[in-house]
Amino acid sequence: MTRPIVLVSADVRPGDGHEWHAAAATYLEAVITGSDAVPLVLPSLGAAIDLDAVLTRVDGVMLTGARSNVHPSLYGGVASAENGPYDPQRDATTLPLARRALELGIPLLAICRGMQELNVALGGTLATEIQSLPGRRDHRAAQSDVQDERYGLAHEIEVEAGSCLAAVLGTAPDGGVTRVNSLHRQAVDMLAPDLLADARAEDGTIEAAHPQAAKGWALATQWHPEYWVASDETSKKIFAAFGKAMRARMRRAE
Ligand SMILES: N[C@@H](CCC(=O)NCCCC(=O)O)C(=O)O
Repeated sequence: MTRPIVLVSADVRPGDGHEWHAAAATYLEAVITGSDAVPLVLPSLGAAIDLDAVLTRVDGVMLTGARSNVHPSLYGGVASAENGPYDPQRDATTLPLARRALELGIPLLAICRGMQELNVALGGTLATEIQSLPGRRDHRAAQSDVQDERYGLAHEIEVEAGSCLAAVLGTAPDGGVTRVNSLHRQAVDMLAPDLLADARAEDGTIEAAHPQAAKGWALATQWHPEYWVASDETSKKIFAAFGKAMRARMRRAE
C-alpha cells in the first residue's frame, strides 16, 4: 500500500509582491513523521477549486492553525479591526472542505483555527478575546520570539470519558488529564449541533471535539499536537491515529 495523502489547508499571505498560499512546515512535517503520510497543500481558492476532484484523490484532510480569525459574518458576529486579521479566501475554502470531507467519510484532523473552522462550518459560533471573559484563563501564546516557548505546554485539559480523544489516547475510564500548548484568543462558544466536546480546560474552554455523525475518523483540537509530535505522547498518539484511520479507509477501498 502506498502512503496516505493528506490535503493540508493554506493561509493566504502577501510576500515579494505576490500572494502566497502556504502552510507552516511544522504541520507538513508532522504529517510525514507522525502519520507516515504525504502532505499536499491545497491553495485557498474557494469556489474555483472542484473539491470533489481533489477529495476523491486524497486520503485525509488537515485544517491547520493560523493567526487569522474566521470571519465573524460566517457565524452571526460583527467584524472589527481588533478582531482581525481575517483570511476570507481561506474561510471560503476550508469551511466547504470540512463539510465535504465529513460527508465523504474522509479522516479529518482540525487544529486550532481548524477546529474553529469546523465548528463554524457545522453551524456553531466562536467567542473572541476569551482572556477578557470572566473566569477564563489567558489562552494566548507566551510573548516570546522563541517558538519552543510560544508552543510550550501551558495547561491541563480533562478528557471526556468515552470520547474519540479518550480512545485515541487510551486514557483511564474516567477520561484522564493531559497537558497541552495554547496559542489562541478565540474559542468555541456555541458548539455546532453535530459536535461533541471531547476535552475541556479547567476554565470550561472546549479543547477538543468530534462530529457525532461523521462516517470517518474526525478529531478537532484547540491546541497544536503538530508542534511536539516528535516528543509528546499525546501529540504522537493523535497523529498516529490519523494515519491509522487513513490506512484503514484505503484498505476498505482496495
Ligand atoms: N486566530 C485564532 C486561531 C488560533 C490559532 O490557530 N493559532 C495559531 C497561531 C500560530 C502562531 O501564532 O504561531 C485564535 O486566536 O483563536
